This record gives sequence, structure tokens and C-alpha cells, in this order.
Amino acid sequence: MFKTPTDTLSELRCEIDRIDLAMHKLLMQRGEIIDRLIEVKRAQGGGCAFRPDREAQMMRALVERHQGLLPLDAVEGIWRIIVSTFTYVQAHYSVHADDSGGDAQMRDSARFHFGFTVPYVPHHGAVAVIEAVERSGGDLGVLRSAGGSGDGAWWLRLVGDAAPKIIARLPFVERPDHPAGLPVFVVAKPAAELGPQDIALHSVSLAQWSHAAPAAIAAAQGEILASAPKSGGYALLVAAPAAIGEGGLVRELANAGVVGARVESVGGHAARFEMNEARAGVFAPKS
Ligand SMILES: C=C(O[C@@H]1C=C(C(=O)O)C=C[C@H]1O)C(=O)O
Repeated sequence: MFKTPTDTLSELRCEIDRIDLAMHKLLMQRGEIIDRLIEVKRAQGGGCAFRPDREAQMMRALVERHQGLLPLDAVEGIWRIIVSTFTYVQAHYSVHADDSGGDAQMRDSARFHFGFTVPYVPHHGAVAVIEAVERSGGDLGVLRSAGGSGDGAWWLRLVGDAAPKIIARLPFVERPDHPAGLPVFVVAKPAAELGPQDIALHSVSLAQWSHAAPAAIAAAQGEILASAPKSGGYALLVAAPAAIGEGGLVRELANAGVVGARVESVGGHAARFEMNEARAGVFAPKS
């Protein structure tokens, strides 16, 4: 039979409705395992349900298998909302964010990575965010990884067993022109069930600035992310492969003649995962 353009459109719409229904049913099925997840996590001690290493792994797998014309930004954004909202329904949490470097990028980042169901609470300054996380049951804090909040050596607030720690770096999948590409750290109260991560973050305290320190840190495969004067010296925020350990950094500093450096853990995150431009381009919408 001859098909009018209208017939064809309604057929295509039937097809879309069938796919939408299947997707929605699958999402509802995903929700049905939440009760069991809550039980397992309660047995592990409860608290924050966010598992950054698992999420990093899931996001990498997602971008690696993605094909077709749907832009990667959209697929990643959809999954961030699914995962963050499922984490929220396991144990409610808010995201406290430092907007002192500008609200727009920070809000875009928090909404992209955590969606709109998770409450967004703006604060002015990294220290205010860390204090809000400290006071909460299991909330997360989001800070610019490069600092810039005028809080000085804010990471000193993360030193000590009871202090909150950095547990993730976002975006999990880095690429040029990421729509929410502001590099941020996620801060949470310390939790035993968060296993070791690929990259360790250290606070390095020096009695005074030493020109030998940057080379020594580089020799330990470390990267200085931020530095600020502090009372009685100088503090650095350093990222290094976890395998190097605090001892490895202390050793390199001592070998370079930097004596009395104190190296203390302030958290860690999954290895950074960068997509090259060529691969990102595959998914770019055609003009
Ligand atoms: C489901 C879990 O809890 C959280 C939610 C996840 C999800 O919805 O896929 C993944 C990791 C966790 O942050 C889990 O730990 O596996």
C-alpha cells in the first residue's frame, strides 16, 4: 500500500515510543535493586553511598563503548544524572560548592555531575565548603582543584584522620570542550570503605620556601597543584601516584636537601582519564 509521509512519521513515532518504554522500564528495574544496595552498604557502615572509583570505572566504560550520532556530552550527562540520583536515593546528600571563583562554571559542574534532584548549596570559599561537609551526615563538597578561593592553604583543613578528604576529581572523563569541564575535587568525610585510589593527594609543609622542592616533587612523579604561605612556613598541595607514598615524597625532598618537610594525606582520586581530540571529534554533532 502507498504510504503517506504521515504514515511513515507515525510508524517512526511508534518505534520511538517502544524504545522509550523499554528504556523507562529498565530505569525502573535499576531502581528495584536499590533496597538491596542500601542493605549491603549499611552492613559496611552506612554513611555516604558515593563510590567514586566505581563511578570513574563506569564512566570510562561508557565513553569507550559509545558509538553513533548522539553526542558524547549528552550520553555522559544522562549517565551522570542516573548514577548521582541513584546514589541520592540510597542515602540523601547535598552538594556544597565553593562559588567564590564564579557561580556559573561551578553550578554547571555540579548540575552536570550530580543533576537537579541532589540539592546544591553554594558557599563562599573552600573552607566554608569543608566545614559544611564536616557538619553534615554524608554530604559532598565541590572545590576548584586549582584553588583560587582566597582561602590560602585550604587543604590543611583536610589533614588528620578525622578531617574530610578529597575522594574524587571531576570530570571523570576529560576532553577539550567538555561542557562542564571545570576541574573540581569532591570532598567527603573520611570513610573506611573507600579503598586506596590511583592518585594520592598530599599536603606538604615546609618550614620555609625551598627552590629545590619543585624538582624533588617532580622526581617523585608529583605535581604541585597549589601553594600558599601558612603560619610557620609554606604549604603545597601535591598529587602523586599512590604507589610513591608519603615516604617516597619525603625521601626525594630530603635527597634534594629540603629538610623537615611534613607530608600528610589529604585524600586521593582515580587516575585521570583523558580523551584525545580525535576521539572526542567522532561524537561531535555535524554542522
Ligand atoms: C550503585 C552504587 O552506588 C552508587 C551509585 C552508582 C550507580 O547508580 O550506578 C554507582 C556507584 C555509587 O556511587 C554502587 O556502589 O555500586
